[in-house]
Amino acid sequence: MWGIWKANLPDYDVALVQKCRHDKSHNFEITTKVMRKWLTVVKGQEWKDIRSSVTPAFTTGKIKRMSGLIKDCVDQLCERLTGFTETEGKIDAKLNFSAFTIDVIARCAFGLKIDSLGNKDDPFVRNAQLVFNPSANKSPIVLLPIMYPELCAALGRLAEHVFVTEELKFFFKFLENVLSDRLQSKEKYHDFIEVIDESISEFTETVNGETVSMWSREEIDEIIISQDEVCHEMVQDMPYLEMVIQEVLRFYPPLVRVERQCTKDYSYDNGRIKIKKGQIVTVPAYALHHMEEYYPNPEKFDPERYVTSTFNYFSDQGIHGPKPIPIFGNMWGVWKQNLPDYDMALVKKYGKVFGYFDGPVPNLWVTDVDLIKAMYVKDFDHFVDRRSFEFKTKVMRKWLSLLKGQEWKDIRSSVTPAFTTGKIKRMSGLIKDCVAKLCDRVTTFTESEGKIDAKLTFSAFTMDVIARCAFGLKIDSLGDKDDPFIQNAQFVFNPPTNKSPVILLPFMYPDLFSMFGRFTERLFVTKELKFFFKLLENVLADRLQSKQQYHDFIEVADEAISAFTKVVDGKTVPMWSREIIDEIIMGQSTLFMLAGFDTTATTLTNTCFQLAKNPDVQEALYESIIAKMENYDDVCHEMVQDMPYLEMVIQEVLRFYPPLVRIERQCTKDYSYDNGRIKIKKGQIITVPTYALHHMEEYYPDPEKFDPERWTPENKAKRSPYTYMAFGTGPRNCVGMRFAMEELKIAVCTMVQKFRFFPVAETPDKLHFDDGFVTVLQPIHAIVGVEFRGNSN
Ligand code: HEM
Repeated sequence: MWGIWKANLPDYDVALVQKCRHDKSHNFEITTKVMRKWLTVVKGQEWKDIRSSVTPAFTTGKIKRMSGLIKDCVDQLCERLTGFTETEGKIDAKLNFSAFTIDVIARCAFGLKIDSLGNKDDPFVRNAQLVFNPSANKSPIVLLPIMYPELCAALGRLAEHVFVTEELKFFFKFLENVLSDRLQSKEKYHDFIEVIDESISEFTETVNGETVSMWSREEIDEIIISQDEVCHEMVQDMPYLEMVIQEVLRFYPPLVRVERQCTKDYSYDNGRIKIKKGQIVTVPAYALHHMEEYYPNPEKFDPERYVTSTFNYFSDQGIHGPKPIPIFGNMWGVWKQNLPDYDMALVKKYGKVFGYFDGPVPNLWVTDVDLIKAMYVKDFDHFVDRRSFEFKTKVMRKWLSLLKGQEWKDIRSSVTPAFTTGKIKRMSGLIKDCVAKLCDRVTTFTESEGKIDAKLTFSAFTMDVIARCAFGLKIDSLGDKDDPFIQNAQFVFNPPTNKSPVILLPFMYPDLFSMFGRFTERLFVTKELKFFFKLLENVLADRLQSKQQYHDFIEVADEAISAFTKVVDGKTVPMWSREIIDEIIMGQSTLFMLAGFDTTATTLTNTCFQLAKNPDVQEALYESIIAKMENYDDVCHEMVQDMPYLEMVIQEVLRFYPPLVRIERQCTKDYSYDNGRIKIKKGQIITVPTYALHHMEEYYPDPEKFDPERWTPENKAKRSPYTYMAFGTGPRNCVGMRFAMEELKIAVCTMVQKFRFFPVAETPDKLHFDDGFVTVLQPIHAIVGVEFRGNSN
């Protein structure tokens, strides 16, 4: 052992095992009360008895009771980490997780609520830091009890003084007090003292031949355990979490060596190995875990060692696809790709149906129109949901796009009537006001630079429409940048594209993501988003006291949702209370902004670009507008409904550039297609890569040509309707489609009537979209020239 106190133990052991040696060591008796009953120290029969009596304290039922206490500490940890995300953006992992484990120990072993990092002056914290976090002992003295246990035993209490420090005694005294308090109290603590007390008592009853029923305990457990957020049941049901932790423990076993002392002479393998009573047997756990023979490529961190991987899910069915890699599946590098190009290349290579893996999650990619029809429409009841994470935050938890099953069906049915033609017509006047403002602004550009940054201009316009239609507010996004609505909206709805792999985590590991519950929600529910929740709350409260008509979404949604009923005991009654109705309205109004802002602004930008690049189309559209103006005084709802060429142009823009590049469903009941040729299990994801679908030569000959003629009734009839998915399809398609089309048509029609768009030096040949894992296509450098037509009304 010479020099071992300054060796690096893991390296030392690995080298030793490689050389096939073994070493010899310790155990010495401890006499101090409390410590002498330590399970790690007692021997022989005494160890057997205490171990048997203590074991039931670690049954699943008992651990489940302590799980709530652990969760409290995890919440505290998450709060602290959130603080760091907002300040330094990094953590000292050892310091933070040491503090966390001390909190857990205090809570579970002593029934004490502390905050180790927050309150360093707490005597528990001060003593715990010293006892549980000692600096590594690098002096040879530490080896004495290991090399000469008898000597230490002979020195007895004198030697123990080295270990039984004042800090450790603090805990002995502390526990004595806790135990005497407990004797006088009836309170339930669900901590380790309580469960160990019970299990030791139960053990005595068993010795006396009495049968102990677990049922009452289980019933109590059920009452104690809250199913909310991360809970015992959930983490028990998360194989990947277990795999990751197992791999960390394999890679770095915290106890580098595990020992036994021989208590009776022993012979192994016909006497090849003889072990005498008193001899020590050591398993160098670190070295064992790093042996190539047991763990191929042992220096690689690979949680997949512990699974039968999901990666044969598709190959077992004869469905091919790109080869997945551990952890990332097929998503490695996707965060820095250009999604349209990436998706088109995949479809080109693997065809109309292939298997893909989002991390370990199987995802069937489909561009086969029959299969799309089957899954999105005909057998929709097997594919009701989208992949989503449950939000607990009020307002967001009622977002239609995230809801599942029956709750989605109810809220969707209640909201749909807010988007009927009649209701949209009522909102049409508000859109027109915003378009008038947009035209004023574009006019100033025709007089100054003669060009516009289309994305910026139309983002400001759609924000005005949302403020007006979803919140009943009149703002001017480009004119008044200090307006708090605009400042917050810019941040919430126009965030920079996320190009880090972190963006993929919720897609690959939705369970892990949901597990961190409110913590991860905090990443989304920023103070800017909260601004809108508060704003809506105030608007709703004002509305209750007012009789005014607003013709906005809040008003029509309120009417539609309040009119939704159910039948109870033969009587028709409102489906929800006023409070829930308000929450649903707030949910849909905020979602309205998220779903309607970027999609519409991007589509207007793309339209402007294509019109500039295709002057013949622009002129044909202009002629059709002028012709219609003979029947109408001004651009209005009725007029745009009556303009087939306008519709054809917008449809071709949405074919060329569908703002949502992929559309997903999650299988909600096992599904079999084509006599079992394709089997889809509950929970599996299916994806239609919309952009790639819209650019398939088979469905759209010469797909890179911008050609509104594809949308004449005759040409449309030649194609399956499932070749076009800009607004999705089936019962869960875009609920805001009519509103979006109204807004697009009124804006395009009014602008083309007044202005001419044309390419300038900065206009790119081909419109480029930002790289990264975007949800909505982000056009870049969409600069186009603009001039006033002047001669029209
Ligand atoms: C050009 C504009 C828009 C496009 C291209 C678009 C596209 C889409 C697509 C592709 C989906 C998914 C459909 C599916 O899964 O089958 C969707 C869902 C949705 N859209 Fe839109 N959208 C647009 C504008 C809007 C507007 C203005 C609103 C709100 C007024 C809106 C509200 C929604 C909602 C709430 C959902 C989720 C529906 C559900 O889960 O039941 N969208 N949209």
